[in-house]
Amino acid sequence: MAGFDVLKNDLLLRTARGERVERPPIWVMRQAGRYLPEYHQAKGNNDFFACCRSPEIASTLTLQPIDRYEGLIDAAIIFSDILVIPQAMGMTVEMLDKKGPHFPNPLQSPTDGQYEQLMDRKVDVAQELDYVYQAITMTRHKLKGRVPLYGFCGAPWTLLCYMVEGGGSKLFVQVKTWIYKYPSQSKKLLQKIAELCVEYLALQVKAGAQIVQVFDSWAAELSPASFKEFALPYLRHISKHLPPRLKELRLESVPMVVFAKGAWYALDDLCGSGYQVVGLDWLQDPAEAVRIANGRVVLQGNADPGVLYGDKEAITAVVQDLVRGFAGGKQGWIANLGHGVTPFVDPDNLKFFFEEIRRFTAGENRPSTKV
Ligand SMILES: Cc1c2[nH]c(c1CCC(=O)O)Cc1[nH]c(c(CCC(=O)O)c1C)Cc1[nH]c(c(CCC(=O)O)c1C)Cc1[nH]c(c(C)c1CCC(=O)O)C2
Repeated sequence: MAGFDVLKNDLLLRTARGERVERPPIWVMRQAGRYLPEYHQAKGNNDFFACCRSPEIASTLTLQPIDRYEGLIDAAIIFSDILVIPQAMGMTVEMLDKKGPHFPNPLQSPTDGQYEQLMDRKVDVAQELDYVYQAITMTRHKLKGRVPLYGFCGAPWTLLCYMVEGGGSKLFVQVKTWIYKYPSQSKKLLQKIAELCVEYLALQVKAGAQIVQVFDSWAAELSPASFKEFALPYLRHISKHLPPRLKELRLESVPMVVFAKGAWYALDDLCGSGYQVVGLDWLQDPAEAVRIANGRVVLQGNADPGVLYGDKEAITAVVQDLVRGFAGGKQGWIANLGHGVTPFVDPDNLKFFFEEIRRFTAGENRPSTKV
């Protein structure tokens, strides 16, 4: 990509490609966010989605953890949200203080006009989400090659959940009604979302994203059989169609990461789903995951984010366990939490987490398995 500084720390990209590396790279999901005092300062009174839409603010927020933990983390992730796709599809999404995302008009039933309208509408992902690409390009310039930049999107199943539930949910009454009462209409919509995800990720790469992650945050709501029917095919659609789309755009391929939270039951399938990296949440035992993956993919994860509420002894113990579980870092491993950093975490505890990963993976603990 013309005009960007040469990447000085390519450890994470080499790891994601399955190469031998000197130590496992580290970053954490939601590393830019509410636990950081500088996040609140830069966000000010701006609405959450207004921050996403401002390339200046979004790039500033993206860089905050990189500056704060300079030299300790090996990747940035663009500040945005998975719900920008439903917005691009014409749905209104608000971020309510302390409550999370809210759709004032969620999809009701495939038998009403709203579904037809949504399915018929042609979505111009290039135009609708131009602000994300601008934020990515600006962030790449500001990063000056310090670390690579992740782009991301929500997975079709998780986005469907939000679009019909209208926000977070406990019982998932609406989305379960959709998939079990109207499976074919649900699948048509999932397919449409998957196609938008491909184009959206391709344009993020064009703008400067160097690795991409697909978040299937509600995978735990599905049974193994329903995951195979309503989530996996659409995750596969993305991993199958993104590389040729990049080729068409004359862009180099980038590593793809899938993070299906709670889908420990589907790890074997995920390892064969066309992604080079599989993210793990903390319900998964690392050693067991390494055994199942059997060198097919690089693994990313998976400390319980809750340990950051604990003291240093607790963090050290979790890191030691983690490093041991991932065979001392000898397998392809990207160190991370098992989900995003949560509010009220002391930023110094996260720093200590990073330092401990470094300490226990220094020296001869080198990932040595070629994937
Ligand atoms: C499910 C999901 C969403 N958004 C996202 C997911 C997938 C990851 C996951 O499973 O957590 C993805 C996301 N959201 C955000 C990022 C930024 C990049 C990063 O990881 O640092 C990423 C990668 C910023 C954010 N997205 C959100 C915030 C907090 C906004 C604020 O109150 O200031 C941030 C920094 C808001 C958000 N956005 C979403 C929810 C449920 C919430 C409310 C919960 C919460 O506040 O933690 C939807």
